[in-house]
Amino acid sequence: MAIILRNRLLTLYSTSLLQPSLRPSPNAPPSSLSVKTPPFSPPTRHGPRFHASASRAASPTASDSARVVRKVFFVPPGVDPAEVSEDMVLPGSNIVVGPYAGHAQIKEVEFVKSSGRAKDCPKDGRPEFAILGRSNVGKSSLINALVRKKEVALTSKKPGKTQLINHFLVNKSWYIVDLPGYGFAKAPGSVRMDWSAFTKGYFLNRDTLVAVLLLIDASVPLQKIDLDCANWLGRNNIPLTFVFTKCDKMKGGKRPDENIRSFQEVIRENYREHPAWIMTSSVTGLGRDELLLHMSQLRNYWDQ
Ligand SMILES: Nc1nc2c(ncn2[C@@H]2O[C@H](COP(=O)(O)OP(=O)(O)OP(=O)(O)O)[C@@H](O)[C@H]2O)c(=O)[nH]1
Ligand SMILES: [Mg+2]
Repeated sequence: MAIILRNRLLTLYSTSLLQPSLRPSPNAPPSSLSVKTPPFSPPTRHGPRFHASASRAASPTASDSARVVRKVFFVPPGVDPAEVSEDMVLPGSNIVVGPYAGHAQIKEVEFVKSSGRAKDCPKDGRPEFAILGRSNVGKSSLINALVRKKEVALTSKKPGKTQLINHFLVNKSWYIVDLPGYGFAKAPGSVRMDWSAFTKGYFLNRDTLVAVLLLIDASVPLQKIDLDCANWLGRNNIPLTFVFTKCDKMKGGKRPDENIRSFQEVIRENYREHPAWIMTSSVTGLGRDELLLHMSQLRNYWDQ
């Protein structure tokens, strides 16, 4: 399986792949935030398609044992959770690569349209991935990194740049959707979800939605509004993958891997099965090829 995984990654565009130093540290302090939401199963649109499997790294040595992180893997269709081992997991993630992974390269991308309401979105039935997250988390930058074009999606230092649902058609067969950010113009400390009606309308009515990529800024400590968003998606059975952004950045002395670990500790309490997560940076390209491979296995399974 390790060889298959390596070959699949090699068929993608070449970028630097591994950043093992960014793996979550087991010694991060616990989160100061707690969430009162009752646990729920991971969201799936068509029933229980994906499994989670708790596993330890294979045969850790005595000196390793203190550093071993208990990881809950995301196990895709076609993989027996009992057969999962570390070498099947994409670097910098908890995502197991299964038989549906493939055709991950992006050969062409074109902007199709901006829509103000879900019912104005393209109706051609092609599968799509929605890019969601707080304003300024790096949604448009991630899209540019995925498609390897600087200005496909407009980015800005100022939050609130993207205000509409923007559809980008990839390889004439599937969509990446850039969404407005949430949390813009909210007072710090405010914890209420405040999505505009059209964004909610989109999530609840979009049959072609394969998964939401929920972007979480790894350069800042855990934000309650991100947890609220994850919980809202979970309660509404919308499949999601956590994509940690800005993993190249350090702010206020807190390392991205510590922030990620804090976030996961809280998520673990809320989900019976841990959703997929992956670390990325639009600056260094970290996680790009791995994320595309993950998206391919979700898409190919959805397609069949
Ligand atoms: N260091 C670093 N900066 C990033 C990364 N991704 C995005 N940024 C910066 O973060 C800022 C916001 O990026 P955008 O991609 O416009 O964020 P957005 O989520 O699309 O923002 P809205 O459209 O306003 O919701 C820009 O200044 C980016 O250059 C990253 O991986 N690392
Ligand atoms: Mg944007």
